[in-house]
Formats: sequence, structure tokens, C-alpha cells
Amino acid sequence: MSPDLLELGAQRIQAAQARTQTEPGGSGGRAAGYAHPLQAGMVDVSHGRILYLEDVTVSFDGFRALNQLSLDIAPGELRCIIGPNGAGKTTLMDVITGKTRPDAGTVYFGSTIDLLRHSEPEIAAMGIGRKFQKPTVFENLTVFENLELALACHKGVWASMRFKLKAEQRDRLAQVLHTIELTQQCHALAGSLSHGQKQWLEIGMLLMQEPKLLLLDEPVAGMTDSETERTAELLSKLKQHHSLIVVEHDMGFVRAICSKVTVLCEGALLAEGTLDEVQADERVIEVYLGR
Ligand SMILES: Nc1ncnc2c1ncn2[C@@H]1O[C@H](COP(=O)(O)OP(=O)(O)OP(=O)(O)O)[C@@H](O)[C@H]1O
Repeated sequence: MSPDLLELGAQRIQAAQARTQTEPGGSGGRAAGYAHPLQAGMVDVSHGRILYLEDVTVSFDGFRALNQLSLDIAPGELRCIIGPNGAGKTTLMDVITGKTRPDAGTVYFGSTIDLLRHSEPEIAAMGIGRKFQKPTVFENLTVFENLELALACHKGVWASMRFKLKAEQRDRLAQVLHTIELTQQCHALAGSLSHGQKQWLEIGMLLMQEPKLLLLDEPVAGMTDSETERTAELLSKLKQHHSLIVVEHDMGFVRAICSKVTVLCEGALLAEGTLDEVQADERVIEVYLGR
């Protein structure tokens, strides 16, 4: 997410918050929930879901990349999405983050936020963070500066130019460094890190923005076995405080991190359950092995 998109999103959210605070006697609309008045910016998870998709269809020139797909993610859940090439995994992430608009269907963040009414920067500012497969850290900055910049960008471009870390933000930065196990590399240039460490740094940059839902695309691609193991530990720690959706091909890694797996095929839901359950499913065996 580029700083200008973040700035735009932050401005729109602030304008919406200002409207909610100054409108007298309003019901609060969608943001109020049913019996749970919410402050602007809060996500209503009182119905047990952080993300809900129903019958989502995306077509490219008549070809259905997603075909009436439904998905229900609980707060604090770590869900793995698997499926053969072209199954629609990336398109699903694109729909959740507002990059792609579906032709049909509904997409809710919590019970009350209709994501289809929001732009990509607004969705990022509301707390949905996405990490693409390739690490995109600033190689010429230190680990510390990368994390500092992620926090500054979240505040908006103009604010970031005058940005100085407050004590509590320093504490958070130290906490994130500890979580991603890069405290010792704090003053090392990001360019000098291993591939795995760069991936953890980028996850740390997302964490600085306090996301409620994290979307990770093939986080262990290209990692060594020991880096993969440490990433599994990291994600297992994160799911206590965040909800996560992880697209992954490495089944050993999926087994290590995840209790529920969703299998996509040709844009539709093929199977859902534990990894053992879906691996025993004849339909899943067929699409993976071509039998
Ligand atoms: N912008 C686009 N225009 C046309 N077709 C597209 C576009 N984006 C995706 N598709 C098609 O939609 C289908 C789903 O693509 P998608 O990238 O979501 O699959 P995937 O499961 O992420 O695949 P992979 O594992 O290879 O990354 C593919 O057949 C792809 O060619």
C-alpha cells in the first residue's frame, strides 16, 4: 500500500468519524450494530465473524475467477486457503482488499461494514493488512527505520514528514521487534537480512499498523526449513491477537499452523475442514492428482 493511498484512506476515515461525532441524535446507522453501539473505526465481531463473504462472483471477460464463493472467518482464526493454480486464491484476496470489485455477492468486515462500499485505502485504514509473496522492505533503511516508516505512513504522508516516535510507539516498535525476533538486527540494513528475515520484517511493518485481519500470500515460499518453522511459530503467536488468512502451497506448513483449511477450485469452494479431512476428500485428491 503506497503512502498516498494510506493518506487518502486516513482522510476519508477521519471525515467519516467527524460526521458520526457531530450528527446529533442519529442512530449510528450500520456502525451502531444491533444491540452494540460501536465507535467509528471499531469492527463488530459480536456475531462471531471478522469476515463474511456470500455468493461472491468475479468475472474477467466472461470467465469466472470466483464463482458464488462464500467464506466465514471467526475473530482470532487462522484460515489457510489452498487450491491448484488458477483456483482463484489471489482474486479472493483482491476482493477482500478492494482491489477487485465482484460482479455479485456480499463482503462484510465484522457484521456491519460492507467492504464493497469502501475503497482500497479505506479498507487498509480500517485494519485489513495484506502481504504479497515477494518481500517489499526498504533495503537501504535499517530494520528499525522500516518499522518506524510503516507507523509513520499509517498516520498519513503530511503527518509522517513531521513524525517523531512517542514513548508508547517506541514500546510498540520494541514489542514488534521482539515478536518478529529481529531485536538483535534492529540497526542492520534491511538489505543485509536473509530472505526469511525480510519476510518477518514485512509482517512486522504490517503489525505496526495494528491490523485486525492479516492476509498473507505464500509467506514461506523460498524459505529454508528452519525459517519455515520459525514462521509457523510467528503466525501461531499472531493468531492470538489477529485474524489471519494465509494462502499457501506448502502442506507441511499448513499442517503446522492451521486448524481449518478451505480448498478452492475453479473459483468455487471445493472442501472445508481440517487438513486431514480435506486431504482425504476424493474431490480434493482428484483436483490435485488429476485422477
Ligand atoms: N485480471 C485478470 N484478467 C483475466 N483473467 C484473470 C485476471 N486475474 C485472474 N485471472 C484468471 O482468473 C483465474 C484465477 O486466478 P488467480 O490468480 O486468482 O488464481 P490463484 O489461485 O491465485 O492461482 P496461483 O496459485 O497460480 O497464483 C485464473 O484463471 C487467472 O488466469
